[in-house]
Amino acid sequence: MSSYDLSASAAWSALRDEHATLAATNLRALFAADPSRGERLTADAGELHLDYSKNLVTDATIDALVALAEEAGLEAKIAAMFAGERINVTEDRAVLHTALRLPREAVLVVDGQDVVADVHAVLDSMGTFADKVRSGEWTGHSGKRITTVVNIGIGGSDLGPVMAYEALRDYADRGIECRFVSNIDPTDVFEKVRDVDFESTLFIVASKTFTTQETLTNARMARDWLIGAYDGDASAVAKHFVAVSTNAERVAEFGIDIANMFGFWDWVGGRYSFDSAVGLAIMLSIGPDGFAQMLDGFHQMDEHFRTTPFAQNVPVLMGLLNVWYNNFYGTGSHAVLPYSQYLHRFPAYLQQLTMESNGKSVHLDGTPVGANAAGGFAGQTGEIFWGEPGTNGQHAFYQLLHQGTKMTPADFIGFAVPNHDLGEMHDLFMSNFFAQTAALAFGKTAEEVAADGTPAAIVEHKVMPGNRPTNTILAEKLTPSVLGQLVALYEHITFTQSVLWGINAFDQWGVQLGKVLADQLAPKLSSVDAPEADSDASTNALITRYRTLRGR
Ligand SMILES: O=P(O)(O)OC[C@H]1O[C@](O)(CO)[C@@H](O)[C@@H]1O
Repeated sequence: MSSYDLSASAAWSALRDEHATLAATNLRALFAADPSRGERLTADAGELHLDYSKNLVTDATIDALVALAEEAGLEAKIAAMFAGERINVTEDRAVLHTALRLPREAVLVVDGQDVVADVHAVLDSMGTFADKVRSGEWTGHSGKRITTVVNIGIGGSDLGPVMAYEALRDYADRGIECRFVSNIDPTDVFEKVRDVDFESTLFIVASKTFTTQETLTNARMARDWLIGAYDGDASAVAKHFVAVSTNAERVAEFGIDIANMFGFWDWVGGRYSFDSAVGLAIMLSIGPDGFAQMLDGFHQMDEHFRTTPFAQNVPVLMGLLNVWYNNFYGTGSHAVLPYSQYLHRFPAYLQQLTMESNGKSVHLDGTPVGANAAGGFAGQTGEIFWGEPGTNGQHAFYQLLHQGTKMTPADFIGFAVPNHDLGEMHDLFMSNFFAQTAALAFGKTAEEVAADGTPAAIVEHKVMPGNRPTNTILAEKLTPSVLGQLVALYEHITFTQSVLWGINAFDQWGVQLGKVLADQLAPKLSSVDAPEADSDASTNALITRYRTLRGR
Protein backbone atom coordinates (compact mmCIF):
# COMPACT_ATOMS: atom_id res chain seq x y z
CA MET A 1 0.00 0.00 0.00
CA SER A 2 1.34 3.47 -0.86
CA SER A 3 2.33 5.55 2.13
CA TYR A 4 0.15 8.28 0.58
CA ASP A 5 -3.01 6.20 0.82
CA LEU A 6 -4.88 7.37 3.91
CA SER A 7 -7.88 5.13 3.46
CA ALA A 8 -6.58 2.57 5.96
CA SER A 9 -6.13 5.20 8.68
CA ALA A 10 -8.27 5.49 11.80
CA ALA A 11 -9.36 8.97 10.71
CA TRP A 12 -10.63 7.57 7.41
CA SER A 13 -12.74 4.94 9.11
CA ALA A 14 -14.08 7.58 11.51
CA LEU A 15 -15.10 9.56 8.44
CA ARG A 16 -16.77 6.51 6.92
CA ASP A 17 -18.80 6.15 10.11
CA GLU A 18 -19.66 9.85 10.02
CA HIS A 19 -20.82 9.49 6.42
CA ALA A 20 -23.17 6.70 7.46
CA THR A 21 -24.48 8.68 10.44
CA LEU A 22 -25.08 11.79 8.36
CA ALA A 23 -27.06 9.80 5.81
CA ALA A 24 -29.73 9.43 8.49
CA THR A 25 -30.09 13.16 9.15
CA ASN A 26 -30.11 16.43 7.24
CA LEU A 27 -29.23 20.09 7.56
CA ARG A 28 -32.67 21.02 8.86
CA ALA A 29 -32.26 18.56 11.71
CA LEU A 30 -28.66 19.56 12.40
CA PHE A 31 -29.62 23.24 12.64
CA ALA A 32 -32.68 22.43 14.77
CA ALA A 33 -30.52 20.43 17.18
CA ASP A 34 -27.92 23.17 17.55
CA PRO A 35 -29.22 26.75 17.41
CA SER A 36 -25.67 28.09 17.65
CA ARG A 37 -24.48 26.13 14.59
CA GLY A 38 -24.67 29.15 12.26
CA GLU A 39 -22.37 31.14 14.49
CA ARG A 40 -20.16 28.31 15.67
CA LEU A 41 -19.22 26.70 12.36
CA THR A 42 -17.45 29.78 11.08
CA ALA A 43 -13.86 30.94 10.78
CA ASP A 44 -12.13 34.16 9.78
CA ALA A 45 -8.99 34.81 7.79
CA GLY A 46 -7.90 38.38 7.10
CA GLU A 47 -11.05 40.15 5.95
CA LEU A 48 -12.77 36.96 4.80
CA HIS A 49 -15.49 35.44 6.93
CA LEU A 50 -16.27 31.78 6.21
CA ASP A 51 -19.59 30.27 7.26
CA TYR A 52 -19.31 26.51 6.73
CA SER A 53 -22.33 25.61 8.84
CA LYS A 54 -24.40 24.68 5.77
CA ASN A 55 -22.14 21.70 5.11
CA LEU A 56 -23.01 18.06 5.76
CA VAL A 57 -20.79 17.85 8.82
CA THR A 58 -20.93 17.51 12.57
CA ASP A 59 -18.24 18.52 15.01
CA ALA A 60 -17.07 14.91 14.88
CA THR A 61 -16.71 15.13 11.08
CA ILE A 62 -14.49 18.19 11.41
CA ASP A 63 -12.43 16.47 14.12
CA ALA A 64 -11.93 13.44 11.90
CA LEU A 65 -11.03 15.59 8.88
CA VAL A 66 -8.48 17.48 10.98
CA ALA A 67 -7.10 14.13 12.18
CA LEU A 68 -6.81 13.04 8.56
CA ALA A 69 -4.84 16.21 7.77
CA GLU A 70 -2.53 15.43 10.67
CA GLU A 71 -2.15 11.87 9.44
CA ALA A 72 -1.14 13.27 6.04
CA GLY A 73 1.57 15.39 7.65
CA LEU A 74 -0.02 18.62 6.42
CA GLU A 75 1.74 20.81 8.98
CA ALA A 76 5.20 19.65 7.90
CA LYS A 77 4.23 19.93 4.22
CA ILE A 78 3.09 23.54 4.70
CA ALA A 79 6.37 24.33 6.47
CA ALA A 80 8.35 22.66 3.68
CA MET A 81 6.60 24.71 1.01
CA PHE A 82 7.13 28.03 2.80
CA ALA A 83 10.78 27.16 3.49
CA GLY A 84 11.52 26.62 -0.20
CA GLU A 85 12.10 22.86 -0.09
CA ARG A 86 11.93 21.18 -3.48
CA ILE A 87 8.44 19.78 -3.03
CA ASN A 88 7.77 19.79 -6.78
CA VAL A 89 9.61 16.50 -7.01
CA THR A 90 9.00 15.68 -10.67
CA GLU A 91 10.55 18.96 -11.78
CA ASP A 92 12.97 19.13 -8.83
CA ARG A 93 11.84 22.65 -7.94
CA ALA A 94 10.95 24.66 -4.90
CA VAL A 95 7.40 26.04 -4.81
CA LEU A 96 7.67 29.58 -3.57
CA HIS A 97 4.79 31.67 -4.84
CA THR A 98 4.39 32.67 -1.18
CA ALA A 99 7.79 34.44 -1.43
CA LEU A 100 6.34 36.73 -4.11
CA ARG A 101 4.36 38.52 -1.42
CA LEU A 102 6.80 38.56 1.47
CA PRO A 103 7.36 42.09 2.75
CA ARG A 104 10.56 43.83 1.75
CA GLU A 105 12.17 43.40 5.16
CA ALA A 106 11.75 39.60 5.15
CA VAL A 107 14.64 37.32 4.27
CA LEU A 108 14.29 33.89 2.70
CA VAL A 109 17.50 32.26 1.55
CA VAL A 110 17.10 29.46 -0.97
CA ASP A 111 20.20 27.86 -2.52
CA GLY A 112 22.31 30.66 -1.05
CA GLN A 113 20.17 33.41 -2.57
CA ASP A 114 17.82 35.80 -0.74
CA VAL A 115 14.73 35.41 -2.92
CA VAL A 116 12.92 38.29 -1.19
CA ALA A 117 15.57 40.74 -2.37
CA ASP A 118 15.18 39.38 -5.91
CA VAL A 119 11.39 39.67 -5.75
CA HIS A 120 11.51 43.29 -4.59
CA ALA A 121 14.11 44.25 -7.17
CA VAL A 122 11.69 43.14 -9.90
CA LEU A 123 8.72 44.78 -8.17
CA ASP A 124 10.70 48.02 -8.04
CA SER A 125 11.55 47.92 -11.72
CA MET A 126 7.92 47.06 -12.58
CA GLY A 127 6.86 50.01 -10.41
CA THR A 128 9.23 52.42 -12.14
CA PHE A 129 8.02 51.26 -15.53
CA ALA A 130 4.33 51.38 -14.51
CA ASP A 131 4.72 54.92 -13.17
CA LYS A 132 6.35 56.02 -16.42
CA VAL A 133 3.57 54.54 -18.54
CA ARG A 134 0.81 55.84 -16.30
CA SER A 135 2.28 59.34 -16.15
CA GLY A 136 2.83 59.51 -19.91
CA GLU A 137 6.62 59.69 -19.59
CA TRP A 138 6.92 56.38 -21.43
CA THR A 139 5.38 56.87 -24.85
CA GLY A 140 5.05 54.89 -28.03
CA HIS A 141 7.65 55.20 -30.79
CA SER A 142 6.04 58.29 -32.25
CA GLY A 143 5.72 60.01 -28.86
CA LYS A 144 2.04 59.24 -28.15
CA ARG A 145 0.87 58.34 -24.67
CA ILE A 146 0.07 54.64 -24.04
CA THR A 147 -3.67 54.13 -23.69
CA THR A 148 -4.01 50.43 -24.61
CA VAL A 149 -2.10 47.54 -23.11
CA VAL A 150 -2.35 44.18 -24.87
CA ASN A 151 -1.17 41.25 -22.77
CA ILE A 152 -0.23 38.27 -24.91
CA GLY A 153 0.00 35.07 -22.87
CA ILE A 154 -1.94 31.90 -22.14
CA GLY A 155 -2.80 29.73 -19.13
CA GLY A 156 -1.13 31.17 -16.06
CA SER A 157 0.24 34.03 -18.14
CA ASP A 158 -3.30 35.10 -19.04
CA LEU A 159 -6.00 33.84 -16.68
CA GLY A 160 -4.68 35.52 -13.53
CA PRO A 161 -3.95 38.89 -15.15
CA VAL A 162 -7.31 39.05 -16.94
CA MET A 163 -9.23 37.89 -13.86
CA ALA A 164 -7.56 40.46 -11.60
CA TYR A 165 -7.82 43.25 -14.19
CA GLU A 166 -11.56 42.65 -14.43
CA ALA A 167 -11.92 42.24 -10.66
CA LEU A 168 -10.18 45.52 -9.92
CA ARG A 169 -11.70 47.68 -12.64
CA ASP A 170 -12.96 50.06 -10.00
CA TYR A 171 -9.37 50.78 -8.91
CA ALA A 172 -8.05 51.19 -12.45
CA ASP A 173 -6.69 54.18 -14.30
CA ARG A 174 -9.59 54.38 -16.74
CA GLY A 175 -7.31 56.04 -19.26
CA ILE A 176 -5.54 52.73 -19.86
CA GLU A 177 -7.51 49.85 -21.32
CA CYS A 178 -6.04 46.36 -21.02
CA ARG A 179 -6.86 43.64 -23.51
CA PHE A 180 -5.79 40.03 -23.35
CA VAL A 181 -4.86 37.82 -26.27
CA SER A 182 -4.45 34.16 -25.40
CA ASN A 183 -5.93 31.79 -27.95
CA ILE A 184 -3.99 30.78 -31.06
CA ASP A 185 -7.32 31.09 -32.85
CA PRO A 186 -6.39 33.97 -35.19
CA THR A 187 -9.67 35.68 -34.49
CA ASP A 188 -8.50 36.43 -30.96
CA VAL A 189 -5.54 38.61 -31.88
CA PHE A 190 -7.48 40.02 -34.85
CA GLU A 191 -10.37 41.23 -32.71
CA LYS A 192 -8.11 42.54 -29.93
CA VAL A 193 -5.97 44.73 -32.18
CA ARG A 194 -8.29 45.59 -35.06
CA ASP A 195 -9.41 48.92 -33.60
CA VAL A 196 -6.46 49.99 -31.45
CA ASP A 197 -4.28 52.96 -32.23
CA PHE A 198 -0.90 51.32 -32.83
CA GLU A 199 0.97 54.45 -31.73
CA SER A 200 -0.67 54.25 -28.28
CA THR A 201 -0.45 50.49 -27.75
CA LEU A 202 1.93 48.59 -25.51
CA PHE A 203 2.26 44.82 -25.91
CA ILE A 204 3.30 42.69 -22.97
CA VAL A 205 4.47 39.26 -24.08
CA ALA A 206 4.05 37.12 -20.97
CA SER A 207 5.40 33.60 -21.00
CA LYS A 208 7.30 31.84 -18.26
CA THR A 209 9.11 29.60 -20.75
CA PHE A 210 8.90 31.88 -23.79
CA THR A 211 8.43 28.74 -25.85
CA THR A 212 4.64 28.46 -25.80
CA GLN A 213 3.32 28.08 -29.34
CA GLU A 214 0.19 30.17 -28.83
CA THR A 215 1.96 33.09 -27.21
CA LEU A 216 4.90 33.25 -29.57
CA THR A 217 2.67 32.97 -32.63
CA ASN A 218 0.40 35.75 -31.39
CA ALA A 219 3.40 37.87 -30.40
CA ARG A 220 4.99 37.49 -33.84
CA MET A 221 1.69 38.43 -35.43
CA ALA A 222 1.42 41.53 -33.24
CA ARG A 223 5.04 42.51 -33.90
CA ASP A 224 4.58 42.19 -37.67
CA TRP A 225 1.36 44.20 -37.46
CA LEU A 226 3.10 46.95 -35.49
CA ILE A 227 6.13 47.14 -37.76
CA GLY A 228 3.80 47.21 -40.76
CA ALA A 229 1.84 50.06 -39.21
CA TYR A 230 5.11 51.97 -38.76
CA ASP A 231 5.92 51.44 -42.46
CA GLY A 232 8.50 48.75 -41.77
CA ASP A 233 10.35 50.58 -39.03
CA ALA A 234 11.43 47.68 -36.74
CA SER A 235 12.99 50.06 -34.21
CA ALA A 236 9.40 50.82 -33.06
CA VAL A 237 9.35 47.45 -31.27
CA ALA A 238 11.53 48.82 -28.46
CA LYS A 239 8.85 51.26 -27.23
CA HIS A 240 5.85 49.01 -27.87
CA PHE A 241 6.96 45.57 -26.64
CA VAL A 242 8.02 44.41 -23.21
CA ALA A 243 8.39 40.85 -22.00
CA VAL A 244 7.68 38.95 -18.81
CA SER A 245 9.57 35.69 -18.59
CA THR A 246 12.10 33.48 -16.84
CA ASN A 247 13.90 32.95 -20.17
CA ALA A 248 16.05 35.98 -21.10
CA GLU A 249 17.75 34.18 -23.96
CA ARG A 250 14.48 33.46 -25.77
CA VAL A 251 13.21 36.98 -25.10
CA ALA A 252 16.32 38.42 -26.74
CA GLU A 253 16.00 35.98 -29.65
CA PHE A 254 12.44 37.20 -30.18
CA GLY A 255 13.75 40.74 -30.55
CA ILE A 256 12.74 42.33 -27.26
CA ASP A 257 15.54 44.18 -25.49
CA ILE A 258 16.08 42.41 -22.17
CA ALA A 259 16.27 45.85 -20.57
CA ASN A 260 12.52 45.74 -21.18
CA MET A 261 12.06 42.31 -19.66
CA PHE A 262 10.64 41.68 -16.19
CA GLY A 263 11.83 38.41 -14.76
CA PHE A 264 10.63 35.76 -12.40
CA TRP A 265 11.88 32.36 -11.35
CA ASP A 266 11.37 28.65 -11.96
CA TRP A 267 10.03 28.30 -8.42
CA VAL A 268 6.89 30.18 -9.47
CA GLY A 269 4.41 27.88 -11.23
CA GLY A 270 2.52 29.48 -14.14
CA ARG A 271 -0.86 29.16 -12.42
CA TYR A 272 0.61 30.63 -9.22
CA SER A 273 2.26 33.56 -10.96
CA PHE A 274 0.02 36.57 -11.41
CA ASP A 275 1.43 38.21 -8.29
CA SER A 276 4.87 38.11 -9.97
CA ALA A 277 5.89 40.16 -13.02
CA VAL A 278 3.16 38.23 -14.85
CA GLY A 279 0.83 40.75 -13.22
CA LEU A 280 2.45 43.70 -15.02
CA ALA A 281 -0.81 44.53 -16.84
CA ILE A 282 -2.57 44.66 -13.47
CA MET A 283 0.07 47.01 -12.11
CA LEU A 284 -0.24 49.24 -15.17
CA SER A 285 -3.96 49.36 -14.54
CA ILE A 286 -4.19 49.82 -10.76
CA GLY A 287 -0.73 51.27 -10.12
CA PRO A 288 2.16 50.07 -7.95
CA ASP A 289 0.36 50.98 -4.70
CA GLY A 290 -2.73 49.01 -5.62
CA PHE A 291 -0.52 46.08 -6.62
CA ALA A 292 1.29 46.29 -3.26
CA GLN A 293 -2.08 46.19 -1.47
CA MET A 294 -2.98 43.08 -3.43
CA LEU A 295 0.32 41.43 -2.45
CA ASP A 296 -0.33 42.35 1.16
CA GLY A 297 -3.69 40.57 0.94
CA PHE A 298 -1.98 37.44 -0.40
CA HIS A 299 0.54 37.64 2.44
CA GLN A 300 -2.17 37.95 5.09
CA MET A 301 -3.73 34.71 3.88
CA ASP A 302 -0.29 33.03 3.68
CA GLU A 303 0.34 33.88 7.30
CA HIS A 304 -3.09 32.66 8.32
CA PHE A 305 -2.51 29.37 6.48
CA ARG A 306 0.99 28.94 7.89
CA THR A 307 0.19 29.65 11.52
CA THR A 308 -3.47 28.92 12.32
CA PRO A 309 -4.53 25.63 13.93
CA PHE A 310 -6.32 23.46 11.39
CA ALA A 311 -9.73 23.65 13.07
CA GLN A 312 -9.78 27.45 12.54
CA ASN A 313 -7.67 27.53 9.40
CA VAL A 314 -9.94 28.67 6.55
CA PRO A 315 -7.98 27.19 3.60
CA VAL A 316 -7.40 23.96 5.50
CA LEU A 317 -11.08 23.65 6.46
CA MET A 318 -12.24 24.34 2.91
CA GLY A 319 -9.68 21.92 1.47
CA LEU A 320 -10.77 19.23 3.94
CA LEU A 321 -14.43 19.79 3.10
CA ASN A 322 -13.60 19.34 -0.57
CA VAL A 323 -11.87 16.06 0.25
CA TRP A 324 -14.89 15.05 2.33
CA TYR A 325 -17.33 15.49 -0.56
CA ASN A 326 -14.99 14.19 -3.23
CA ASN A 327 -13.89 11.06 -1.41
CA PHE A 328 -16.93 10.14 0.67
CA TYR A 329 -19.86 11.45 -1.40
CA GLY A 330 -18.19 11.09 -4.81
CA THR A 331 -19.35 14.54 -5.85
CA GLY A 332 -16.71 15.12 -8.53
CA SER A 333 -17.54 18.74 -9.29
CA HIS A 334 -17.47 21.95 -7.31
CA ALA A 335 -19.17 25.23 -8.12
CA VAL A 336 -17.69 28.63 -7.29
CA LEU A 337 -20.34 31.33 -7.43
CA PRO A 338 -19.11 34.88 -6.90
CA TYR A 339 -21.85 37.43 -6.26
CA SER A 340 -19.79 40.13 -7.91
CA GLN A 341 -19.80 40.89 -11.60
CA TYR A 342 -16.24 42.13 -11.21
CA LEU A 343 -15.28 38.52 -10.39
CA HIS A 344 -16.76 37.11 -13.58
CA ARG A 345 -13.45 35.52 -14.61
CA PHE A 346 -12.71 34.12 -11.16
CA PRO A 347 -14.15 30.63 -11.84
CA ALA A 348 -12.18 30.37 -15.10
CA TYR A 349 -9.03 31.39 -13.26
CA LEU A 350 -9.74 28.79 -10.57
CA GLN A 351 -10.17 26.09 -13.17
CA GLN A 352 -6.51 26.27 -14.08
CA LEU A 353 -5.39 26.70 -10.49
CA THR A 354 -7.30 23.73 -9.17
CA MET A 355 -7.58 21.37 -12.14
CA GLU A 356 -4.06 21.73 -13.54
CA SER A 357 -2.82 21.30 -9.97
CA ASN A 358 -4.91 18.39 -8.73
CA GLY A 359 -5.91 16.59 -11.92
CA LYS A 360 -3.44 13.81 -11.15
CA SER A 361 -3.71 10.04 -10.85
CA VAL A 362 -0.37 9.03 -9.40
CA HIS A 363 1.01 9.75 -5.97
CA LEU A 364 4.27 11.65 -5.43
CA ASP A 365 6.15 8.34 -5.47
CA GLY A 366 4.63 7.35 -8.82
CA THR A 367 2.25 4.73 -7.45
CA PRO A 368 -1.29 4.89 -8.85
CA VAL A 369 -3.81 6.78 -6.76
CA GLY A 370 -6.49 4.46 -5.46
CA ALA A 371 -4.75 1.22 -6.42
CA ASN A 372 -5.18 -0.11 -2.91
CA ALA A 373 -7.74 2.36 -1.63
CA ALA A 374 -10.58 1.26 0.55
CA GLY A 375 -13.20 1.29 -2.20
CA GLY A 376 -16.01 3.76 -2.74
CA PHE A 377 -14.57 7.07 -3.82
CA ALA A 378 -11.37 6.72 -1.79
CA GLY A 379 -9.19 6.75 -4.89
CA GLN A 380 -10.51 10.02 -6.34
CA THR A 381 -8.54 13.26 -6.77
CA GLY A 382 -9.20 16.68 -8.35
CA GLU A 383 -12.75 17.90 -8.80
CA ILE A 384 -14.07 19.78 -11.79
CA PHE A 385 -14.35 23.43 -10.77
CA TRP A 386 -16.80 25.63 -12.55
CA GLY A 387 -19.08 28.59 -12.01
CA GLU A 388 -20.50 31.92 -13.09
CA PRO A 389 -21.36 35.03 -11.17
CA GLY A 390 -24.70 35.18 -9.39
CA THR A 391 -27.40 36.05 -10.23
CA ASN A 392 -26.74 35.05 -13.84
CA GLY A 393 -26.11 31.45 -12.79
CA GLN A 394 -29.47 31.38 -10.98
CA HIS A 395 -31.25 31.80 -14.29
CA ALA A 396 -29.14 29.17 -15.98
CA PHE A 397 -27.84 26.15 -14.07
CA TYR A 398 -29.06 26.52 -10.47
CA GLN A 399 -32.09 24.33 -11.30
CA LEU A 400 -29.71 21.36 -11.32
CA LEU A 401 -28.08 22.50 -8.08
CA HIS A 402 -31.48 22.63 -6.39
CA GLN A 403 -33.36 19.65 -7.80
CA GLY A 404 -30.94 17.59 -9.91
CA THR A 405 -29.79 14.12 -8.91
CA LYS A 406 -26.18 15.18 -8.45
CA MET A 407 -24.93 16.87 -5.34
CA THR A 408 -22.59 19.77 -6.16
CA PRO A 409 -20.88 21.50 -3.25
CA ALA A 410 -20.67 25.22 -3.90
CA ASP A 411 -18.78 28.25 -2.59
CA PHE A 412 -20.79 31.47 -2.52
CA ILE A 413 -18.62 34.61 -2.39
CA GLY A 414 -20.18 37.97 -1.64
CA PHE A 415 -19.47 41.48 -0.38
CA ALA A 416 -21.38 43.70 2.03
CA VAL A 417 -20.31 47.05 0.61
CA PRO A 418 -20.64 47.41 -3.16
CA ASN A 419 -18.17 49.29 -5.30
CA HIS A 420 -21.25 51.08 -6.70
CA ASP A 421 -24.50 51.12 -4.77
CA LEU A 422 -27.07 52.51 -7.22
CA GLY A 423 -29.96 52.84 -4.79
CA GLU A 424 -31.18 49.54 -3.34
CA MET A 425 -29.70 47.37 -6.07
CA HIS A 426 -26.94 45.85 -3.98
CA ASP A 427 -29.34 44.75 -1.24
CA LEU A 428 -31.57 43.11 -3.84
CA PHE A 429 -28.51 41.40 -5.27
CA MET A 430 -27.33 40.15 -1.89
CA SER A 431 -30.80 38.98 -0.87
CA ASN A 432 -30.36 36.47 -3.69
CA PHE A 433 -26.97 35.49 -2.31
CA PHE A 434 -28.40 34.68 1.13
CA ALA A 435 -31.59 33.13 -0.26
CA GLN A 436 -29.79 30.63 -2.46
CA THR A 437 -27.68 29.00 0.25
CA ALA A 438 -30.76 28.82 2.51
CA ALA A 439 -32.84 27.20 -0.25
CA LEU A 440 -30.06 24.75 -1.06
CA ALA A 441 -29.60 23.79 2.59
CA PHE A 442 -33.18 23.64 3.84
CA GLY A 443 -35.27 23.10 0.73
CA LYS A 444 -39.05 22.83 0.88
CA THR A 445 -40.93 19.68 1.85
CA ALA A 446 -43.99 18.23 0.12
CA GLU A 447 -46.14 19.33 3.07
CA GLU A 448 -44.88 22.89 2.77
CA VAL A 449 -45.44 22.89 -0.98
CA ALA A 450 -48.98 21.50 -0.55
CA ALA A 451 -49.71 24.06 2.16
CA ASP A 452 -49.12 26.80 -0.45
CA GLY A 453 -52.19 25.45 -2.29
CA THR A 454 -50.21 23.63 -4.98
CA PRO A 455 -52.34 21.07 -6.88
CA ALA A 456 -51.50 17.52 -5.75
CA ALA A 457 -50.23 16.50 -9.21
CA ILE A 458 -47.59 19.23 -9.11
CA VAL A 459 -46.45 18.91 -5.52
CA GLU A 460 -43.59 16.47 -6.12
CA HIS A 461 -42.25 18.66 -8.93
CA LYS A 462 -42.01 21.59 -6.58
CA VAL A 463 -40.37 19.78 -3.68
CA MET A 464 -36.93 21.17 -2.95
CA PRO A 465 -34.84 18.40 -1.44
CA GLY A 466 -32.40 20.69 0.37
CA ASN A 467 -29.43 19.22 2.23
CA ARG A 468 -27.13 20.57 -0.49
CA PRO A 469 -23.85 21.82 0.94
CA THR A 470 -22.45 25.30 0.54
CA ASN A 471 -19.76 27.53 1.97
CA THR A 472 -20.44 31.23 2.30
CA ILE A 473 -17.53 33.66 2.11
CA LEU A 474 -18.51 37.18 3.05
CA ALA A 475 -16.14 40.14 3.03
CA GLU A 476 -16.76 43.83 3.51
CA LYS A 477 -15.73 45.00 0.06
CA LEU A 478 -13.84 43.81 -3.02
CA THR A 479 -10.50 45.61 -2.80
CA PRO A 480 -7.04 44.74 -4.16
CA SER A 481 -6.14 43.30 -0.74
CA VAL A 482 -9.32 41.21 -0.52
CA LEU A 483 -8.71 39.86 -4.03
CA GLY A 484 -5.20 38.81 -2.94
CA GLN A 485 -6.70 37.11 0.12
CA LEU A 486 -9.25 35.25 -2.00
CA VAL A 487 -6.70 34.00 -4.50
CA ALA A 488 -4.25 32.88 -1.81
CA LEU A 489 -7.17 31.16 -0.08
CA TYR A 490 -7.83 29.00 -3.13
CA GLU A 491 -4.11 28.38 -3.71
CA HIS A 492 -3.88 26.95 -0.21
CA ILE A 493 -7.14 25.01 -0.48
CA THR A 494 -5.65 23.39 -3.57
CA PHE A 495 -2.39 22.60 -1.79
CA THR A 496 -4.22 21.15 1.22
CA GLN A 497 -6.16 18.77 -1.03
CA SER A 498 -2.99 17.71 -2.86
CA VAL A 499 -1.33 16.83 0.44
CA LEU A 500 -4.31 14.76 1.55
CA TRP A 501 -4.22 12.92 -1.77
CA GLY A 502 -0.42 12.61 -1.80
CA ILE A 503 -0.12 14.10 -5.28
CA ASN A 504 2.09 16.81 -6.82
CA ALA A 505 0.04 19.99 -7.27
CA PHE A 506 2.87 21.76 -9.07
CA ASP A 507 3.59 19.85 -12.28
CA GLN A 508 1.36 19.46 -15.36
CA TRP A 509 2.73 16.64 -17.49
CA GLY A 510 -0.74 15.89 -18.81
CA VAL A 511 -0.68 18.90 -21.13
CA GLN A 512 2.44 17.78 -23.02
CA LEU A 513 1.21 15.00 -25.31
CA GLY A 514 -1.41 17.17 -26.98
CA LYS A 515 1.23 19.84 -27.67
CA VAL A 516 3.59 17.28 -29.27
CA LEU A 517 0.83 15.78 -31.42
CA ALA A 518 -0.30 19.25 -32.57
CA ASP A 519 3.26 20.00 -33.69
CA GLN A 520 3.34 16.73 -35.62
CA LEU A 521 -0.04 17.32 -37.23
CA ALA A 522 0.47 20.98 -38.18
CA PRO A 523 2.41 20.30 -41.41
CA LYS A 524 -0.29 17.89 -42.53
CA LEU A 525 -2.89 20.63 -42.47
CA SER A 526 -1.15 23.59 -43.85
CA SER A 527 -0.54 23.44 -47.60
CA VAL A 528 -1.57 21.70 -50.79
CA ASP A 529 1.72 19.81 -50.74
CA ALA A 530 1.17 18.64 -47.18
CA PRO A 531 1.96 14.98 -46.57
CA GLU A 532 -0.96 12.62 -46.14
CA ALA A 533 -2.20 12.27 -42.61
CA ASP A 534 -0.76 9.12 -41.11
CA SER A 535 -2.33 8.99 -37.65
CA ASP A 536 -5.18 6.82 -36.45
CA ALA A 537 -8.19 6.23 -38.71
CA SER A 538 -10.38 8.82 -37.01
CA THR A 539 -7.79 11.60 -37.03
CA ASN A 540 -6.80 10.81 -40.64
CA ALA A 541 -10.41 11.01 -41.82
CA LEU A 542 -10.98 14.27 -39.99
CA ILE A 543 -7.84 15.84 -41.43
CA THR A 544 -8.79 14.73 -44.93
CA ARG A 545 -12.21 16.31 -44.49
CA TYR A 546 -10.64 19.47 -43.08
CA ARG A 547 -8.30 19.76 -46.05
CA THR A 548 -11.20 19.33 -48.44
CA LEU A 549 -13.14 22.04 -46.67
CA ARG A 550 -10.08 24.27 -46.82
CA GLY A 551 -9.72 23.54 -50.58
CA ARG A 552 -6.43 21.69 -50.13
O1 LIG B 1 3.84 30.97 -19.38
P1 LIG B 1 4.07 29.92 -20.40
O2 LIG B 1 5.42 29.28 -20.27
O3 LIG B 1 3.85 30.46 -21.79
O4 LIG B 1 3.04 28.75 -20.17
C1 LIG B 1 1.66 28.96 -20.30
C2 LIG B 1 0.88 27.83 -19.69
O5 LIG B 1 1.17 26.60 -20.32
C3 LIG B 1 1.17 25.54 -19.36
O6 LIG B 1 2.47 25.14 -19.16
C4 LIG B 1 0.43 24.31 -19.81
O7 LIG B 1 -0.69 24.55 -20.54
C5 LIG B 1 0.59 26.18 -18.11
O8 LIG B 1 0.96 25.52 -16.96
C6 LIG B 1 1.13 27.56 -18.22
O9 LIG B 1 0.50 28.46 -17.36
